Amino acid sequence: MNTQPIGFIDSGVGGLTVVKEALRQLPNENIVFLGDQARLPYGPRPAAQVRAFTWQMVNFLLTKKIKLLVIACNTATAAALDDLRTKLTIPVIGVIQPGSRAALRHTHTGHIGVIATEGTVRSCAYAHTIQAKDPQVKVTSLAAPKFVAVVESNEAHSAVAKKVVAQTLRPLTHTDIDTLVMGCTHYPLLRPLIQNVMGEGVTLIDSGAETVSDVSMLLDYFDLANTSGHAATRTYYTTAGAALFETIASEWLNQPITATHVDITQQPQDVVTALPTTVVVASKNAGKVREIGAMFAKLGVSVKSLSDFPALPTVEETGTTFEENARLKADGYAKMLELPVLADDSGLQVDALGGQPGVFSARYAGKGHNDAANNAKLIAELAGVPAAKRTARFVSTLVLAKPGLPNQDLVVSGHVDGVIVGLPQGENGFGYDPYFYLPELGKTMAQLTPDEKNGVSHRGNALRALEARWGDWYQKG
Ligand SMILES: O=c1nc[nH]c2c1ncn2[C@H]1C[C@H](O)[C@@H](COP(=O)(O)OP(=O)(O)OP(=O)(O)O)O1
Ligand SMILES: [Mg+2]
Repeated sequence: MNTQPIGFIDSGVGGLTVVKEALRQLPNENIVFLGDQARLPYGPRPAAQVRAFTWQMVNFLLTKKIKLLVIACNTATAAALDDLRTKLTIPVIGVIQPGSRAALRHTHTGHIGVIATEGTVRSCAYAHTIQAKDPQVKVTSLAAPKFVAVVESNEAHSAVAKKVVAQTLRPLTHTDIDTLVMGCTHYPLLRPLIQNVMGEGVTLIDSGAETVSDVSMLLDYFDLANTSGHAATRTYYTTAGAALFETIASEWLNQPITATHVDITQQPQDVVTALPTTVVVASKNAGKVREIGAMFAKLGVSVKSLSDFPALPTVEETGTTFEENARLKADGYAKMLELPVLADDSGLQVDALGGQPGVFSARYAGKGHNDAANNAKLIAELAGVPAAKRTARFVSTLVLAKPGLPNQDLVVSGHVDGVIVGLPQGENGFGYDPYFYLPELGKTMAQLTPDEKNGVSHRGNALRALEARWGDWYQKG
């Protein structure tokens, strides 16, 4: 059971013919509909553009947490269904398969007509789908581009509509077609006119009803149906003005409909890659890994470290700046592991020592990691320096690297100011923490809880900068 809404997309109001069926067949389901009326019609556009626009609609609906997507538009189904199915993790249903199936069920003469937009006709999607199921069946397709404009301008009942329909369908009237697919979701709004021209002997196929039967089956199959018993909500969005949409929708759905205008032009034109669920922190320093891991855990991302990959060779820190060293580590390990890698290069800059130990903080007292020796040297170097002159700062530069994209690293930094005290205080943290005093808190870094340290530290500040930027960065690459 799942109470999230089902998403419906179309270039305009045509998709409402599918929604109408959904309201009938699936009264308990929450529904979100989006019509891209501002960029209508889709029919004459190149397939690549239709696909890009469709992704923008989909990315908008994904923000509404849809559990299943119905492409209630034939042109978009022809151009984007395969791409959407490959890249989305929710079920995606188009209108062409169901419409084709229904047509095959109804034909006796073995000759099916299809009226659709130029894009759908050009794609041959109906002919391919129908003939894949039954190669004996003949398919005659006809583009009826003017129908969309008639419906969208709310002219479906006018004399103009009658004339346009009669003229457009003329080539089909003297054939042995006994079944005509309305291969555009706008066309059922012209159904009486189409039926009148084609005569009673021709069965009109509205793929909406058939599509919603498929939706119903999938909801059961994936256990996604809404059985909560709460009144279902229906939300309608249009990329154009709401007024005309509301007029057409209210009449077609036989109930007062309110719609909301939305701008989707800033939405991504392709799948939005999910953020990674695991990041490797390229560090051998357990203290750093712990701090970074705690912040990432809050984002739902788990952290591995170099201790999970014991056989890896060590990347040497041969740079002269934090950034250079962090890049060396991130790029080096990302290349070896072929995973997203985050490296931190950090250190202590003491003003009275001209910024030392700086990038040499880890090896201040000589090669190898030895916090006690480093601290002893620091205190010896500062002997005799008065308290007021013992100002210092911790600096952390973080570099996030994606394998295969060496020159696109995300780089952020953070710092925190403090004072070096002569006597160590506190048991938490690592490295120089017991000597790094924060005047505003009246404590050394080692006297803070892990959360408190992340709240004020150089690394915490850098991680917050990273958090703000990494979503966009990750999706660009
Ligand atoms: O929050 C901190 N609290 C206390 N000391 C700190 C901190 N952050 C950096 N530091 C000092 C100690 C460390 O030894 C050196 C970083 O050197 P740095 O090369 O970036 O790290 P590292 O060699 O310990 O581990 P790795 O390179 O494997 O990430 O600066
Ligand atoms: Mg190091």
